[in-house]
Amino acid sequence: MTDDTWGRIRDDLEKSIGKNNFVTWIAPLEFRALEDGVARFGVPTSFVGDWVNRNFGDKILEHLTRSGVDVDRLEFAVAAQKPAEPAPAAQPRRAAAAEPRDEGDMPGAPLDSRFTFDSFVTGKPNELAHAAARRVAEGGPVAFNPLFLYGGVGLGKTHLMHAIAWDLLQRAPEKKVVYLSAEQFMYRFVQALRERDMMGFKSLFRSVDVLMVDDVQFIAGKDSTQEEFFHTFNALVDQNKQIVISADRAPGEIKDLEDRIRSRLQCGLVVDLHPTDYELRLGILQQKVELYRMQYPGLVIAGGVLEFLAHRITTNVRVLEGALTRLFAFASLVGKEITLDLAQDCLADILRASDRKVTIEEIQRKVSEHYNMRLSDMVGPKRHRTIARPRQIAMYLSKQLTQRSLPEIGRRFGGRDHTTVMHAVKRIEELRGKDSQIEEDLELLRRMLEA
Ligand SMILES: Nc1ncnc2c1ncn2[C@@H]1O[C@H](COP(=O)(O)OP(=O)(O)OP(=O)(O)O)[C@@H](O)[C@H]1O
Repeated sequence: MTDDTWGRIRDDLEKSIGKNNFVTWIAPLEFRALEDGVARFGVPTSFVGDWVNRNFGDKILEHLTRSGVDVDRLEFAVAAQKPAEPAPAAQPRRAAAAEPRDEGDMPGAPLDSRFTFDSFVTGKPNELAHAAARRVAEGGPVAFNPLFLYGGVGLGKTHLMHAIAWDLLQRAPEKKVVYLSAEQFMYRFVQALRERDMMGFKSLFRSVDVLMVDDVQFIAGKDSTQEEFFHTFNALVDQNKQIVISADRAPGEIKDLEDRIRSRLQCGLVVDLHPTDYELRLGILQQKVELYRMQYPGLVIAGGVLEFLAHRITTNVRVLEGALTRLFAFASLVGKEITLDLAQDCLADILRASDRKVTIEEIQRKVSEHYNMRLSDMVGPKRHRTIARPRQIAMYLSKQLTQRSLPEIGRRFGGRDHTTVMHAVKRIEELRGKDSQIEEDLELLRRMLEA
């Protein structure tokens, strides 16, 4: 098929699906090739590819066949992303090996051009992580090495790491900044073992200026990868090269991680990305709306819709973004204003899932697992501190995370009086301020329960 044929088919498609749909969905497609009955297209995002495939795939196939093109399947692939901003000088550079290597041997993963500091919305829950990331991105000697970022799913760890890389590269394009997941690190390591090229692996990773490893919990329990990671880590720290690590929990909470690695990770600055609060979620939604407006000019979003979403979707930012994308795609498809009713209809499944209520039984189960005690002791009479304190924590969490009244909570804890629950809540509130272990435990439990 020639570009001309595709041009004609595009015109036909425009007539049959309408100008709005055409501009939004078909115009961004870039015809690449026709091979063995498969027509391949480049798309700006995987979302556009999925949407076009689901909603217009049959129509495109029908038009292609009608024009005499021998095709039975369509394929959509995301075009290689270029950073919109900053300028080309800031293209991610990967570590250069001591000996010349081809592109395939570069260790870093590509950076997402959307994940910059400009697009990162800050609020109370992430301000410390953001400030630390900014500091690393400024370059120069940093008092903390490594920077260890941790937090629950979809709270912006990867976003911040990419932002550091973009910023560093914009300031100093000659820097070898490498970002990769712990899984990719392991893959590289295993590959080097298989190809008997450990020298190459070592020199590759030890020649970087900044190393960022995402989701480091992945290497827990993988002994030889941990060992190699430890050596790479030490070699870079010894040369004063900055390391940034992320994980889904604090170093002390990662099971099956060697002690020497754990203590190394704790040596730098460990910062937590807390679950989002209402203001941060609203800020993120407002920022995303600004961006969508450029893509879908003319779309109107009624007052109160963003506030409603920020209030109801509390799981994580990825879900929040997904909800907004779907809302805009749907509204642009049907050419309607985004009202509260439309949002409720269109996002019914997401809203239902976000409504998941934590139960007192779940709290009791998680807390007893966490403190290694029997579930029956939650409701039993034992008063020893090792049992009474976790029980108080469970009561406190029941008050915080459920709508249950104090007497109701008391009843569920083996028929205790509401004053006992009240005392537990007060006691834990006091301890939170004084005992950082309790504060950490509470945060972890809350995160697990709300996941
Ligand atoms: N503060 C924020 N401002 C703007 N966007 C955000 C913010 N926090 C998260 N996001 C967006 O939410 C999505 C998920 O973020 P990210 O991938 O960084 O999460 P993560 O913490 O690495 O999660 P995971 O543990 O699943 O890897 C991304 O699209 C990111 O841009």
